[in-house]
Amino acid sequence: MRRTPQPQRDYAPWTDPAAVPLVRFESVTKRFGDFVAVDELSLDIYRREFFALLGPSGCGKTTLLRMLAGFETPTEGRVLLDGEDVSRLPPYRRPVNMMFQSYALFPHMTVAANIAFGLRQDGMPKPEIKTRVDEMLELVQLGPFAHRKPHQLSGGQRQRVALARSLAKKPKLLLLDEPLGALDKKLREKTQFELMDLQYELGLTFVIVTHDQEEAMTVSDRIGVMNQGKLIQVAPPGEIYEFPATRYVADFIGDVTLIEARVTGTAEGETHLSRLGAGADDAPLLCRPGNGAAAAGDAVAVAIRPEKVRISKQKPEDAAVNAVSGQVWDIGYFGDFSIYHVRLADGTTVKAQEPNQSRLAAREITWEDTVWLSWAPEAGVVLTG
Ligand SMILES: Nc1ncnc2c1ncn2[C@@H]1O[C@H](COP(=O)(O)OP(=O)(O)OP(=O)(O)O)[C@@H](O)[C@H]1O
Repeated sequence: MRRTPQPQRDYAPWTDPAAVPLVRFESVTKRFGDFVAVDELSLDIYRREFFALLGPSGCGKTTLLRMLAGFETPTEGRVLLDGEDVSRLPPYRRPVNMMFQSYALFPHMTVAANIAFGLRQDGMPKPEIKTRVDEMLELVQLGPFAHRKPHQLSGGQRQRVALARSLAKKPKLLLLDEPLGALDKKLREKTQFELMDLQYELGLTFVIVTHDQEEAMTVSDRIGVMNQGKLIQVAPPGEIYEFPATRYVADFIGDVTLIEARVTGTAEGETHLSRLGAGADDAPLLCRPGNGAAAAGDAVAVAIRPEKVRISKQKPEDAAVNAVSGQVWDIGYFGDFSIYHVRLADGTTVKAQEPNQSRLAAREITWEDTVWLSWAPEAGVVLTG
């Protein structure tokens, strides 16, 4: 679907204190009886942003989206759209469209009729509907399929019809609830890129709900990680991955090892730590940049991504890296890389990811080997929460 090269995205209105958000959740709480589905949540989303709400099942993502669309009313707090309080406006009075998890198309209608449906309901004149439908068909590259019925399409094509239908009214804001849930992995990846291109080309604001962290990382400008009705961290994907705010975020996004440790001192952006359960001979750990909130004596976790950990038979000579030794407990072979699970003496399992640059037969490290794991002080993040 891509037609023009997409420039490097350097769009970051959330860093500009003067930027006016398109969407503002102001201390929004939603209760269902005694159950708190969304808990005093505040969040700003900006025009032309692709925002992903990510979290485990039941954390309140869909409820938040439904409050934005107008299908639910906040119990407390306000939802603002373009500065206007829309908390109590019905869905049809909002410049918002929502594409649902089950993007049910009308089975008896053709692709074109499905796309035209909302426009007809709005009373748009026929010639204008035709022009708009053609434009949408072209956008999702389904022109030749205009007269087919949904059952004559593949899953991915149906998905694109649903997208075209949600886009037809050119909503300021499109909300997508697990839009790619029904697709297989390959098609899902392809459609992710198509979604990004569409959003970018049309200059729209997308808010997507997903529990697939890879999807959120791929498509979005910023991710909001939710747990139990609260937003735990809101940041661009790279920042969430490299600088998770809490153990929960570190563990939820990507693969990670959390090493329990105690802070022994902090100085000039460096945090010195001793690993809990470390033997008398174990070297102290060092993390950089330091976490400002950690003070000497604090119990913390050091989060390390497996791809930042090197594995070797010999102790690394470089004294500037952190090094621990253990025994290979498990090896996961993924073709292009392998993940080694290495058990330290105290039972902690540390994961190391190594690219498979040589063939299997040449692989040097195997089960039960005693190995050294090492990582740079920059690779670990000290987490207090
Ligand atoms: N109408 C309702 N009445 C009672 N409880 C509800 C209602 N809607 C949602 N809930 C509850 O609120 C919580 C949050 O639901 P929500 O659908 O927002 O979660 P989610 O994060 O979108 O989950 P999933 O990824 O499974 O869709 C859940 O525990 C759910 O059971």
